[in-house]
Amino acid sequence: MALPMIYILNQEPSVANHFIAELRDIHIQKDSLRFRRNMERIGEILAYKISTQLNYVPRQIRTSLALTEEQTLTDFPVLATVLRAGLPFHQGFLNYFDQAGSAFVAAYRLEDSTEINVNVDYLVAPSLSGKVLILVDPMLATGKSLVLTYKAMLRFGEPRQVHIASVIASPEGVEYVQNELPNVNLWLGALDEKLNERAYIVPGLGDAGDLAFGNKL
Ligand SMILES: O=P(O)(O)OC[C@H]1O[C@H](OP(=O)(O)OP(=O)(O)O)[C@H](O)[C@@H]1O
Ligand SMILES: O=c1cc[nH]c(=O)[nH]1
Ligand SMILES: [Mg+2]
Repeated sequence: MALPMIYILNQEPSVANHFIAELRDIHIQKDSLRFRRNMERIGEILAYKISTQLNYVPRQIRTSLALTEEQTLTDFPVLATVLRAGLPFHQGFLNYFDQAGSAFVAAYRLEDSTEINVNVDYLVAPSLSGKVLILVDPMLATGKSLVLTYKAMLRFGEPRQVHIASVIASPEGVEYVQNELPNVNLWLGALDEKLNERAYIVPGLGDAGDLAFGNKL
């Protein structure tokens, strides 16, 4: 697969579509434990898909019967997550990339009548120099949270390869990210129809942070 690229999970039939359907369903969404677990499951599946693009080295393994060789991942990526909604999705990535370093960003959307602005308040990360960086955020709406997060993270070094993973994206957000970050690979659960006037994704699933962790005051 040539990089940079865009991959959309629900364009092929798999059990992942069942998980995405449950994430969207207003009745099943009431079960926040199931909502978080489905976010995590999509994280696990996209982590597996991204893992097909990473580098492996052969390693000799001794079983109880013989020596054998397997291709093993030595170059663990750095996983960067946008709080809060990103947490269960991040956990899914961490389940597969278990030795990855993690970065956390507190970014939230400030809504007013005309536009969405994003505040990036808190940022902690390991060195990104020469690393594969996977930015994970379940909702790619306007794309501003992810683009500002990426730009803010560059103070920790220049990654050699960057992937963005989202569960649901809007066409407007994808276009914005591709214009601002042309070398970034996109891995999506679903690419939806549009943004509404409040910059929510339609059909989308609603407010991912609230569904995972409860309504804000
Ligand atoms: O593409 P954008 O228009 O920037 O919107 C996407 C952002 O919105 C959500 O977070 P939100 O601001 O709702 O915070 P939360 O996780 O605390 O709910 C989501 O997790 C993204 O970070
Ligand atoms: O549709 C959207 C847009 C931003 N954040 C969400 O949680 N949902
Ligand atoms: Mg939210």
